Amino acid sequence: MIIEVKNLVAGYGQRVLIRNLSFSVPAPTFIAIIGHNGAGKTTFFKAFQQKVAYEGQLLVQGKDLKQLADATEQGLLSYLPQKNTVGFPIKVHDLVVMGLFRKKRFFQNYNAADYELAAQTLAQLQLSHLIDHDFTTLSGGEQQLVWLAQLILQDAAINLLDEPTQQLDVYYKNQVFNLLQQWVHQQKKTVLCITHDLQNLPQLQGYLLNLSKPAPTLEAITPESVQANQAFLEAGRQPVL
Ligand SMILES: Nc1ncnc2c1ncn2[C@@H]1O[C@H](COP(=O)(O)OP(=O)(O)OP(=O)(O)O)[C@@H](O)[C@H]1O
Repeated sequence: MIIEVKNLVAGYGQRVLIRNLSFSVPAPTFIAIIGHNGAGKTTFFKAFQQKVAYEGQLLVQGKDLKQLADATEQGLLSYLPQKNTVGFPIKVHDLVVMGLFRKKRFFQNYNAADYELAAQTLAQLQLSHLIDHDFTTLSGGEQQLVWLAQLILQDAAINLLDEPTQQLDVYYKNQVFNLLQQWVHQQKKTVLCITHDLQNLPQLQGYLLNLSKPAPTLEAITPESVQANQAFLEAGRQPVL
């Protein structure tokens, strides 16, 4: 199994956001994690990173994450946060190449082959024109795409993406969802993607996990299931306890 979520309960103090969630992912796939603001989507990702206390079990490739201190270093997990900032000037290619950190020892420099890989990934995202730019001067959407390029270079088996298309224009939203699909099918990656962009989902293959539902389960993505979940979310949210 790539991922097993067993009776997961997570939240903050008295406030339980995830109640008894269980599902298994046997093969590489794309999972869109949807739900109202505050439903617990990011909290679910925090559990994978051991950043929130939880009951139950989270296993990746058969290993219990509570017993695995270095899932990122082992290339099992990568995480793209909703907001990620850099407080100093840095060239785009210098930031992207850092995605290869697992291949490097401390203070070992990145070489020409590493920079070539970074350039190829930026080209894949149609960002070659920004390669020498100072990252801090880019637009929000451009920055989001650069972080995605860095994450692609990490080459992890399971990738947790928190609203990767949030700031993107309609063209790039499509491009990124298509790229994530290719990544699953060609590179055998598993992608868990928090998103509010339900309009982009019907053409994708994979699953939906609607954390606003009382008992969320994996639902195959079809135009009908996306529409039903959209209607569910539009109908309003349960009162917060
Ligand atoms: N450290 C914390 N302590 C207490 N409450 C928290 C903490 N972090 C988040 N919360 C609360 O938990 C709820 C769920 O937060 P979470 O970030 O998981 O929501 P989300 O589904 O990702 O929402 P969005 O779609 O707005 O990003 C929110 O109401 C939030 O205020």
